[in-house]
Parts: sequence; structure tokens; C-alpha cells
Amino acid sequence: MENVRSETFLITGGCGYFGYRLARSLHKGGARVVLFDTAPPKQETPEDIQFVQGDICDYAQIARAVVGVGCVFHIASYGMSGREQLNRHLIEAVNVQGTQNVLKACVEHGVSRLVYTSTFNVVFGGQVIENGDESLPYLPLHLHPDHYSRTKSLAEMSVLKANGTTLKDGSGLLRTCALRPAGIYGPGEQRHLPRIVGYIEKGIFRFVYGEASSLVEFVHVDNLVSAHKLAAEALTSQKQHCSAGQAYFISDGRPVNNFEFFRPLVEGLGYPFPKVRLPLCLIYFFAFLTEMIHHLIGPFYNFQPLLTRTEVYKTGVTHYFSMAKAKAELGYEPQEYNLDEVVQWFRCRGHGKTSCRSFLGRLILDILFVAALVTVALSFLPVVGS
Ligand SMILES: NC(=O)c1ccc[n+]([C@@H]2O[C@H](COP(=O)([O-])OP(=O)(O)OC[C@H]3O[C@@H](n4cnc5c(N)ncnc54)[C@H](O)[C@@H]3O)[C@@H](O)[C@H]2O)c1
Repeated sequence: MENVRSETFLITGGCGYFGYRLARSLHKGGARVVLFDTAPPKQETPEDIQFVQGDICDYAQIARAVVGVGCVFHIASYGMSGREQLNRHLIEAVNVQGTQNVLKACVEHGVSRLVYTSTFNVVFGGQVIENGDESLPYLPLHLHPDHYSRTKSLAEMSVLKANGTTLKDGSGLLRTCALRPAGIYGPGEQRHLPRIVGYIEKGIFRFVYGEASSLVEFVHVDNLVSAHKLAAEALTSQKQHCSAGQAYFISDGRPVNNFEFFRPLVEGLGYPFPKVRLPLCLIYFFAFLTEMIHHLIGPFYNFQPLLTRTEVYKTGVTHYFSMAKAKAELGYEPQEYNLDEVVQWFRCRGHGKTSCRSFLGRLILDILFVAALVTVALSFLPVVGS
């Protein structure tokens, strides 16, 4: 990556899974790196990677941190999964106002480049998309089933709109672009994989859903790192600012059935892959009920919802995108990865089947599973009849 040695990169959300991996890669390439995050890094970090504890919702904190920085990777976000999804106020504050603060800080303090980590969700809301590209319109805001996706969309729009803004110190213009990743995986991923492994180990992962032919996409964390470095480079004058004002879908470029993607993880941990396939609409309705219950009970008992409607769409409805624009304009070339190192990561931490569960234990789980299914199916009846 050009100029990497002479430049300082600031990463908002730099202590999260992806941000930290990007930081280590930039640092390895000789760059100065600042991690800006509300929480410190979980791993042992080289001394010359600077950590600034701060909140993007506080303008003064982010403004102080960007002084002297050449390029910002704006990765911090809130509300993607689990309990966080309930906190609409914080989702809005971090994803929308936080992004505006980061942009304003760049303009006020002469930061000329910003790469925003967006998501597939800005165009996807449960409709089938086959080999979609960047000409697709944003999903209308009112159609987003979750607040996270809606606010990520608003944030991406404001990032791209800020492209070309004159910097206050007269040094030139702010150039911005957005990358829209698929679901991120890799060893040590903390958001999705531990939850999936938890479901496998608790015996909840006993069925798959949706059409066997439905296709989705994933991106290995290191492919995403490479795309971000290329996107930042393409904002420079050496690359004619070719990524400025642009959005790019980023994945491994290998559409796959969601559940088949996880088969090596399930089997690698010694569990049988489920044979039962349920209709998507049944699971969607179950997710809807779960969200309703979470909405009512969440303020008193903030449990982890089993599945949300967005997660059902994301896992069961075909949506994949062409990498042609990222390849042509950024020079993005995704490498091939598999789940071996992920399986290894979990095995090293004591996961994986060691003994057979008792017959009685399995029987009780089977009965509970069938009872839950019957309940969901029965609860359909008044809806259908009304
Ligand atoms: N994980 C995925 O599958 C996925 C898919 C598509 C897009 N994305 C996007 O990729 C990015 C990285 O995802 P990740 O899985 O590494 O997330 P993560 O949750 O591991 O990291 C986010 C980091 O942001 C920090 N943060 C949150 N609020 C902050 C604030 N107010 N100020 C400063 N820092 C704050 C958190 O402490 C955390 O360290 C996010 O922008 C996310 O929206 C993720």
C-alpha cells in the first residue's frame, strides 16, 4: 500500500473484531495506527499502536483524536446483533450522530480520506437479489425491519455525501468511500460464531430452513482487511481518487447456502448436521414473535433473542452481489479461505463434542423441539383465519 509508512491511520471501533485485525495489518506494513474505541483492546497490543479511549458520540473526543491523522477508517457501530438491537437510542446515536461527528472532525482538522464500513443491508431487506451490483437503489428507509440496518444506511448516505467537502485548513478536499461487507468470519470472530457454536452445543441447531438452493455470501476478515486498504489507497491522488464518492460490495465472491457454509463447523466440532428443513415463513413468524416478546420483556429482562427477522432474511433468502466493481476499481482479489482455522480456534478453547449425550437428554430435547414447533404452528391459526 502506497504511503503507508509515512501516514497515521485512525480506526474508530479499532478494538472490535474487524477493526483490530485491520490495525494489525496496517501496523505490520509499517503504518502508525491509532485505535479509537470505547473499550480497550482485548489482545496484547504492540506498544507503538496507540489506543485512545473515546466515544464517537462525543464530538470533542473524536475531534481531539483525529489531529495529525491522514486517513480514518470509520468502523465503530452499534446494534448489529443480540441484545444491542433493543437499544434504539444508542443505535441512532452511534451510527448516525457518531458518523456525523467523525465526518465533521475530519473536515475541521484536515483529514483528507475516510473509508466507511457499511453493510449489504443498505440495499437488502428480504427481497431476492442475484448478482446485484452497486447500481441498486438503497432500500427505502421505512422497509428496514431493524434499526441497525436503517441507521447504517443513513450513515453511509452521509459519508458519501461528505465526499468533496473542502477541508477547513485549506489543504484540499475530504474524499470518502463506503465498503459494504457480507457477514464477517474468521478465527476469533466474537459476534456470530460463538452464538452459532452455542446453539450447536445446546442442541438448538436441529433444523435448517429456507430453500436448499438459496445463496448468501460471507467475507473472510482478511479479505475485508485487504479491501479496506485498497479502498483507502484508491482515495489518494496517486490513484486519481478513483474510489471517492463510491460504494463497493465486498465478499469472498463465492455465493453459498447459509447452512452449507457452516457444515464444516458443525461437523468439525463433532456434531451431526441437521436433516430437518423447515419453511422460511414459519421461522420468520417465530422470529417475529421473538421480537415482540423481546420488545415487551426486554426492558426488564434483556435476553438474547434466538433469531430476529433480519437474521432470518440474511440467512434464508438469496442475496449475493457482483465483485466486478471492487475488482476493477480497487484491484480487490479475494483469497480462498475455509472454516478450518475457525474450527481449530474453537477446538483449542475446549469446544467440540467429547462424549455422547445420554439417550434421555436427547429425548427431552426432541420433545421440547417438537412442542415449540407445534406451538408456533398453532399460533398461526388465528392469524390465518382473521
Ligand atoms: N460482523 C459482521 O458480520 C458485519 C457484516 C457487515 C458489516 N459489518 C460492519 O463492520 C464493522 C465491524 O464489525 P465487527 O463485527 O468487527 O464489530 P465489533 O462489534 O466487533 O466492533 C465494533 C467496535 O466499535 C466500538 N464502538 C461501538 N460504539 C462506539 C462508540 N460510540 N465510539 C467508539 N467506538 C465504539 C465497539 O466497542 C467495538 O470495539 C461494523 O461497522 C459493522 O457494522 C459487520
